[in-house]
Amino acid sequence: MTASSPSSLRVAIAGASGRMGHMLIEAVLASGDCQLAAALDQPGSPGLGQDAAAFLGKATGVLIESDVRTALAKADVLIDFTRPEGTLAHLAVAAELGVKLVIGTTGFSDAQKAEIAVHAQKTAVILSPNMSVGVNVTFKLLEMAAKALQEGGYDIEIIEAHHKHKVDAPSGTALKMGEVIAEAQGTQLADRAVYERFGHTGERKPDTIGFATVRGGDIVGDHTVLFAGTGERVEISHKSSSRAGYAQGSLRAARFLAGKTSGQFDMFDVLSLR
Ligand SMILES: NC(=O)C1=CN([C@@H]2O[C@H](COP(=O)(O)OP(=O)(O)OC[C@H]3O[C@@H](n4cnc5c(N)ncnc54)[C@H](OP(=O)(O)O)[C@@H]3O)[C@@H](O)[C@H]2O)C=CC1
Ligand SMILES: O=C(O)C1=N[C@H](C(=O)O)C[C@H](O)C1
Repeated sequence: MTASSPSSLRVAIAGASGRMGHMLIEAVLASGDCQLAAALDQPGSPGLGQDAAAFLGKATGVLIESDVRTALAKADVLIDFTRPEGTLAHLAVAAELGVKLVIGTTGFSDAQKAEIAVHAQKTAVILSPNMSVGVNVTFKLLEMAAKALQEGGYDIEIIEAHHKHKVDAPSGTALKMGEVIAEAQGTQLADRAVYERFGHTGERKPDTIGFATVRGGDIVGDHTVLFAGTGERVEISHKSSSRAGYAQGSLRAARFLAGKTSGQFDMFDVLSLR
């Protein structure tokens, strides 16, 4: 929906020319209850000045712009799938203007996550490394498996695969899986994570959580958690074959935020999975 109606949610999209930016613009236009209010790309981006839906062969009248303040003044909520430094710059302005933020960006440091929490005291924020319903249900399955398999010497390995353009590793989803498992077992991921193995590593240390990263081609996003015991293995997998689920989840998150003024939430809140 592009024309305003009194009840439609005014959604701005950051990273409008990106892989997720395109999916999100398409989803907003098809939604029926949201309107595309603004589209942002960073200064110097080749898409600036073009219609935000030009990639669909459509004209919405919403041109891609780089001025964050002007764009956010037109919106109720910003959906941001960019890079950590971009998201934080957008969030600082959003918090000032009272615009809500759905953050899909991954790769934040602990210090950057703390910055998000501070801004969430002024505006409502959803931060989730994976907006798909299936992945969030997988987090719950992992919580149960991690508790049930805590005794008995099950070694835990998290394997993820993504397209060749992805810039952060392990994926935000894989890290969240590690956190969910560690917390379900009453521990901290930082004390158990092994991110690299090379050369004479020695035997696997018990209680560690290993990560393996694959990058190639156009893989949208695969995650498998392996609980390797003696005489048996349990594997819990999720595979995305399209980015549409991330976009639909983001719109659900944006609708959830419409009723909030401040605070930090995640997809467990949106999907009532807590
Ligand atoms: N939570 C979830 O469900 C999902 C999360 N993601 C995450 O979303 C992010 C984006 O993924 P994807 O769409 O594939 O990436 P792309 O590289 O395709 O798109 C990124 C977009 O952000 C823009 N951008 C880059 N740096 C900045 C900056 N500093 N300030 C403002 N804009 C910037 C890019 O502009 P330019 O082209 O000019 O560089 C581009 O438009 C990643 O962190 C990814 O891990 C992805 C899918 C699902
Ligand atoms: O960069 C991607 O593509 C994805 N990133 C997210 C992550 O890092 O977990 C979510 C999804 O796996 C796709």
